[in-house]
Amino acid sequence: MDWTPPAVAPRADAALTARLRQRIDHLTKPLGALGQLEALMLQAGLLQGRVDPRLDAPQVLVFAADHGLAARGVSAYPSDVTAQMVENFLAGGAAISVLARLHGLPLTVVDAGVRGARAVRPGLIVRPVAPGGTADASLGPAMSRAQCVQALELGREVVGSVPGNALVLGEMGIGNTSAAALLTAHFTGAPLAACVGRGTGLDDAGLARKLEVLAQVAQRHAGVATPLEALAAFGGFEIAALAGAMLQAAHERRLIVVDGFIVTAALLVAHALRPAVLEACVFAHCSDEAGHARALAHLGARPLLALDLRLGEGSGAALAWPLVVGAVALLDGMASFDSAGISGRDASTATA
Ligand SMILES: Cc1cc2ncn([C@H]3O[C@H](COP(=O)(O)O)[C@@H](O)[C@H]3O)c2cc1C
Ligand SMILES: O=C(O)c1cccnc1
Repeated sequence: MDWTPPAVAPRADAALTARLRQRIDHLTKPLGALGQLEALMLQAGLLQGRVDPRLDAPQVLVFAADHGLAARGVSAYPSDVTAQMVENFLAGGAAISVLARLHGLPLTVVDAGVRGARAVRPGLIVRPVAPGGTADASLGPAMSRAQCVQALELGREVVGSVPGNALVLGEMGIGNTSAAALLTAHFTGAPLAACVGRGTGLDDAGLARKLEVLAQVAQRHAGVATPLEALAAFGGFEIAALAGAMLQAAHERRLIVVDGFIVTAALLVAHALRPAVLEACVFAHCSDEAGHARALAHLGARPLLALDLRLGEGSGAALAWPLVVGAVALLDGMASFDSAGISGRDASTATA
């Protein structure tokens, strides 16, 4: 498939790493006492190429699309809910709407292929790759090669159209835990059964049916070879757009706050194309959806939170956002031992 991802070069800057480490270690706290937030400070500094990273105009982007596979009864809710939730996002009543408002983050919803027509409004980008969503992946590829490239490019363009240097990414699309499960099994090599979960809340019989359908889909597309072939086979448009968005964001060295299972599935695709995309990614949480832990382990990711969330929309990423803000603010605002006149480690008791 012809698509060249934007360049995302790994940046190993030993001098900057040493300067950041020095700065973090001299803040007025016991060595290492801010735990994972110290790793976040280091990551933000390396990403931005400076010892005093800043968060400028952070944005929430929610990519939405429908899935043909939903017709096979793989979700507890009907596809209509995707369009209804897009309206709810815009009306301010969804979980992500509340959290974005709480944190003062502008929310942009991207219709990448939600069923039904909708008017462009503030906060809504309408660029459906196909107006009815993806095709049923149990009958053939969810999308054509051209559609796959179009969705990837859509994600890149959306990122290019919003300001700032940090993105909180989310998704909406009934049936998309199925696409995410298929992608996770494909990219991690984990058994499909370990990647398939209850999504919006299937009961035991529903879960068994979902696994049966997804096993057929995986079987049908067993020959897919490249990352983009897998993406096109399993879908969806919002996942492909998210992969494009993450690659563009990493290319521009913007910080990406990764939400749950579905956003991480999109990252598996982006990572397969440009492994250094991970340098831009902060992992918000480990979702309750089976398969997310597998995807995180494959990426070597250590998420900030574990709240048994299974919502999506970017809600987990928005909940973790204050931790990112906190880490950057602490790096910027805390005094150093020297500036505050506080005694450093006692050389007689320090061990390492
Ligand atoms: C009211 C409602 C709001 C949601 N917000 C996110 N999702 C989440 O559920 C869907 C994935 O689960 P499945 O694969 O089982 O369909 C996605 O749209 C996801 O974002 C929602 C689902 C519902 C029903
Ligand atoms: O973790 C997620 O992103 C998720 C889990 C269940 C349903 N929707 C989203």
